Amino acid sequence: KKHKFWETQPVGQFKDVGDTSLPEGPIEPPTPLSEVKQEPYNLPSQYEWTTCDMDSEETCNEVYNLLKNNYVEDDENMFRFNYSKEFLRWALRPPGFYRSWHIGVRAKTSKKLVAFITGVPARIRVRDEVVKMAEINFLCVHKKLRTKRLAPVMIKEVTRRVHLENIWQAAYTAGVVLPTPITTCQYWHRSLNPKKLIDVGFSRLGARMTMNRTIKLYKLPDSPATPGFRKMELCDVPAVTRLLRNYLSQFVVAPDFDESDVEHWLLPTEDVVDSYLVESPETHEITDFCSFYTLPSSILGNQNYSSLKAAYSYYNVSTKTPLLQLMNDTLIVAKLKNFDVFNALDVMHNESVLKELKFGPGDGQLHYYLYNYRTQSALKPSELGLVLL
Ligand SMILES: CCOC(=O)c1cnc2ccc(OC)cc2c1SCCC#N
Repeated sequence: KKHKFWETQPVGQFKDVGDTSLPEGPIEPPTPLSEVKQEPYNLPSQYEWTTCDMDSEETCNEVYNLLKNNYVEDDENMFRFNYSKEFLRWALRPPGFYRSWHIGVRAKTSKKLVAFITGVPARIRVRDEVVKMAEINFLCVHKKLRTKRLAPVMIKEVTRRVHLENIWQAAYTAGVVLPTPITTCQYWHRSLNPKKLIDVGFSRLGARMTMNRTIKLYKLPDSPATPGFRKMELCDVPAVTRLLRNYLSQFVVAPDFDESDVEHWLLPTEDVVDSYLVESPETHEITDFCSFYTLPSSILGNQNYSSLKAAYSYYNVSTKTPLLQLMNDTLIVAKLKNFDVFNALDVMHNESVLKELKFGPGDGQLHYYLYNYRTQSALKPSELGLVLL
C-alpha cells in the first residue's frame, strides 16, 4: 500500500487537497513535553542508534563515506551526490544546532554506520507567520538494507528528538511525490564544460552541431561585467542581511535570516559556498548579491571521468544590476573556478533568466514539503524563497 507511513503523519493528505475549509497553519497542536516519548523508538534488534558528532574526524569520515556510496542517485544512475566533509560540517552546524539531531544507525556487531538522518533548526516564514522548524536532510539507508523499512522509524526518531526541543514543524525535500508537496520545482542545468557533459552522456551534441560549435555556444567571458562585483566579506554581513531580508519578504515561504544566519550560510567558505555582491563604485552601497554552493557528484560507470564539479544556485538578490547580468557574472565566476555545470531550481525569480542564460531543463523534479503545517494551496515555484541543501 502506497504511503502507508505518511498516511499516519500530520502532513497534508492527498484526500484533503482542495479542501479550502481547512485553515493554513499547524495540523496538530504541540504535545506537552512531559508527554513526548522519552526513550528512542525501537530499531530491528541487530541495529542501534548512535549520535554522529560531526566535529569528530572519524565520525565525519563515516558519514561522508556512507553518503558517498549510498545517497541519492539520478533516475538513470549516472550520478550520485558526493557531499564533501567540509560541506557536511557547514550544513549541519548552523547557529543553534543540536548534535542530538545528527542521528546514525549502526549494526551492533560490526559497529558499521548503515543509516543516517539529520535535522537543523531554522526560522521559516510562511506568509506572515515565522515558524521555528527543523530542516530535515541527508536521510540515507545503506543500499543493502533498503527493504527493512528503516526510513519510517528514522523519521519518527528525528521527529521525537525535534519535539523534545519544543519544535513542532519541519521542512524537507524529496525527488519523489509524498503526501503532499507545497510546491514542485524543476531543476535547470547550464553547461560550463559541455565536452565533459557530452562525454559522460548527460548532454548530447545538438543536431547539425559539432563539438567545437557546442563549446563556442557555451563560452563565457573571462571576467565579470558588473563594476563593483566582488566576493562577500565579514564586514558585509549587516548590509547583505538587510538586502536579503527585504528581498525574501516577497515570497510566500522563505527563511527568516538574521545576521548570525547570514554569517553562517552566506559568508564564503572555500569549496562549500561562494557569495558575491555588487558595491556601487560611486555610493559604496551594496545593491545586489549572488551565491552558489559546491556539491560534487560521483560519475557512475564512466571510464574517463569519476567526478562532476557542480555548482548550485543558492540565494540571489538583484535591486540595481539586472538579474540576467548578475547571474551571468555568477556563471563567469563558476566557469573560472572550473565547475562543469551550474544548476538552478525555478524558484524565486530564476525562471525569468534561465532560458536566456542557456540553461536547459532537467528531467528531475524536486518536491518541497512541510511537516505539521498546512498551506491554503500549493505554491508556484516562483512563490518559494527557500533553498534546501
Ligand atoms: C549535469 C546536471 O545534473 C547534475 O548536476 C546532477 C548531478 N548529480 C546528481 C546526483 C543525484 C541526483 O538525484 C536526483 C541528481 C543529480 C544531478 S541532476 C539533479 C540535481 C540538479 N540540478
